[in-house]
Amino acid sequence: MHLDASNLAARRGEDLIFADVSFRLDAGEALVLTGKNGSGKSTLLRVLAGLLRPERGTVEFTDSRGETERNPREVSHYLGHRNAMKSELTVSENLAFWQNFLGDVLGASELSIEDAAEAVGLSDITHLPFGYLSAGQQRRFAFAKLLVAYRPVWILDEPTAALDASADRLFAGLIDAHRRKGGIVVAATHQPLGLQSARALKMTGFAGVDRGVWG
Ligand SMILES: Nc1ncnc2c1ncn2[C@@H]1O[C@H](COP(=O)(O)OP(=O)(O)OP(=O)(O)O)[C@@H](O)[C@H]1O
Repeated sequence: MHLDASNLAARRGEDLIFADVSFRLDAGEALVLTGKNGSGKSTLLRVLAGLLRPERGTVEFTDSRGETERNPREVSHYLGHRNAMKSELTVSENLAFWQNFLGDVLGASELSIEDAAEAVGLSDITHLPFGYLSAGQQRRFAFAKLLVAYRPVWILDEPTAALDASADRLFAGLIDAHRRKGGIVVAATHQPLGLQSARALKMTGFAGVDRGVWG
């Protein structure tokens, strides 16, 4: 799998948030987006995930057979600021929903709900309603969603917000394991994720935008 971002520009409301962002990620690579609040990290992630149309430029996912027209929803997981879980459903019910909804598009291996819960260190509380859990426990289960349906590209917005140090290390280990199997990761963060040999892209917000982009 390859991810090619080419000359991307994006706008929110009336404002151009960034322009001329290009990068290519090959299997196993990670890109960490840094930059101050409002600099456009979440906006870029939403463009990559196909949730926001770029003002200019293209995002292309190319699979191992060289097929370039892969839909972002088929090849990527997007973990946003919100956890996208129903408070009144149990953890198991939430994860079962996502497993069915996302489906096994690529025919690749995925974890059972029990194994995914164990992978995030919380195998004994999957029977509880999601809304009962602490903020850190909820974030861990939001991450478990990435494990119950296989997607080669993980797009992560502040994945370690609300996490303790042990969960930070756990997430870094899961991300590294995903990369070792050929996965690609793009993550926005304010704190070091501890990823091995990750590339970095510093978002600069308005300050970095060339007015000429409107041309
Ligand atoms: N729906 C919207 N309409 C108008 N402006 C928006 C909208 N969403 C975001 N913005 C603006 O776009 C800019 C970039 O926001 P974005 O969320 O991408 O930044 P960020 O780098 O992820 O910030 P943070 O570190 O605070 O999460 C901000 O100035 C924000 O106010």
